[in-house]
Amino acid sequence: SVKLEHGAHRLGKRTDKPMQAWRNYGLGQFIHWGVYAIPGGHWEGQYYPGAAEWIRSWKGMPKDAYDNLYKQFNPKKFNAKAWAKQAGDMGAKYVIITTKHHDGFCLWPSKYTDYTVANSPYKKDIIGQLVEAYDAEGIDVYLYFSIIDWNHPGYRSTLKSEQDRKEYEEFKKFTRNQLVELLTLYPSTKGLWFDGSWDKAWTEQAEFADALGKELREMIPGLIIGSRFRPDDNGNRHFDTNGDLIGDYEQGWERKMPNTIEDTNGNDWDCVMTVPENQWGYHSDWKGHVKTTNELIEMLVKAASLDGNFVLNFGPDGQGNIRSEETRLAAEIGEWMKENNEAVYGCGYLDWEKQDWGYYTVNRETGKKYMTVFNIPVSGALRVKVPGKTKLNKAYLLNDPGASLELEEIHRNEYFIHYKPASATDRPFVIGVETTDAKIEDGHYQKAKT
Ligand SMILES: Cc1ccc([C@@H]2N[C@@H](C)[C@@H](O)[C@H]2O)cc1
Repeated sequence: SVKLEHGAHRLGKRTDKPMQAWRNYGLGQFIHWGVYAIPGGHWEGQYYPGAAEWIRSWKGMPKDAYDNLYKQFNPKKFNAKAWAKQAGDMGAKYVIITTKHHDGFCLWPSKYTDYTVANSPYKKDIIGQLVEAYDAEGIDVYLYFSIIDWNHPGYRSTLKSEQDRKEYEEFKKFTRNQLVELLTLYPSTKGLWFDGSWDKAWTEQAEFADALGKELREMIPGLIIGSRFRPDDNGNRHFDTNGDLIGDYEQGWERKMPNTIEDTNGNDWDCVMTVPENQWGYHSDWKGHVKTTNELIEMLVKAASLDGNFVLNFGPDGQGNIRSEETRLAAEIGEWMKENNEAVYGCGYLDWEKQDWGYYTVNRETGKKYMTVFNIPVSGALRVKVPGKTKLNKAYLLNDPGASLELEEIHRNEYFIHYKPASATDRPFVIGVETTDAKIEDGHYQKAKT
């Protein structure tokens, strides 16, 4: 490997308490909210086909018209406690909130720019209200921060001239000041979720970004920062020149998921996911496929089965309402989580051969194993292949632990669990399984001599 000053500073998974808590979240909520929620994907009767929070970049949206929208920002329906309660009822254990998206509008009263909620008709600190409400709900708060800031005069995507470099130095100071300001104002923050760090200008700032990361981590012990924040000596983000993860977990799974444990490179990771195909901010007219409750529950369980967290995005509208589609999803996911969260919270990858009926998860503390079934085989026979000397002793419905399901040993290490729901079920269900591991090497269990 090559010598790097600003590559990965730590190899392997963090094992400290804050990171163990992060690893065990299972389900998170993303909130994308800002002045882009006012146009909601339309301008002067034109439909913007892109992601609503990117409407400023659209040729159909005059820049000065967008940049004056904040003068209308007055979300009278905003109720931080209601949002936090809804997220708690859904079963979210953490929330990632946009403090500032690429447009540069700050949902907190930053003293480093006038382009903030303090100078809107709404005036009040939105981030402060959300941090307080989610903390009170017992949901850990993470702050999304976009390095890209189209509003700041010193922002550049590339550095082409000495003037660019001079102005970018101001931008770097501004960026550092805002991040220190956020952690000072909201010290209960557990981590920062960076975005908009792909610009070449930023990926040339290895030394600055490394120092900034160290400064921020010193402000809040245990602070969690993913792989999207800083470049290494050669401009590589996520993985440094030696292929080592830069940051505490991999942030490469945006609107997509790994399919195997190998895809995760053995790293912690989160998947951030939109309800429509590609809308983070509020778009009043969702087109195309809108994910169903069952699709989202499958993604959630699949993430846990591969040692990741699943973060579902909500895009409140310009008045501060959570739209009806998201409210319904939150309620239905919450209903399922109330009954089945034991198979998700604190659970991760079990190295049993994946089967078509769904996903295995195992609780990291208790070792309890779960099968979440999404595809009931017409045979009603759920195949289970166990490794090594493992013996399957019992299978039971999570919501009926007293009644054992019928087990058939097909041959060594392979079983059928014979089960078909009596009535048609329209939701996945969880089967708990109990095993004994007759492992010769650990000496506790000796295979009977025959
Ligand atoms: C090409 C592209 C740029 C930025 C994004 C931002 N990352 C997501 C988490 C949203 O914030 C989206 O605006 C998505 C795609």
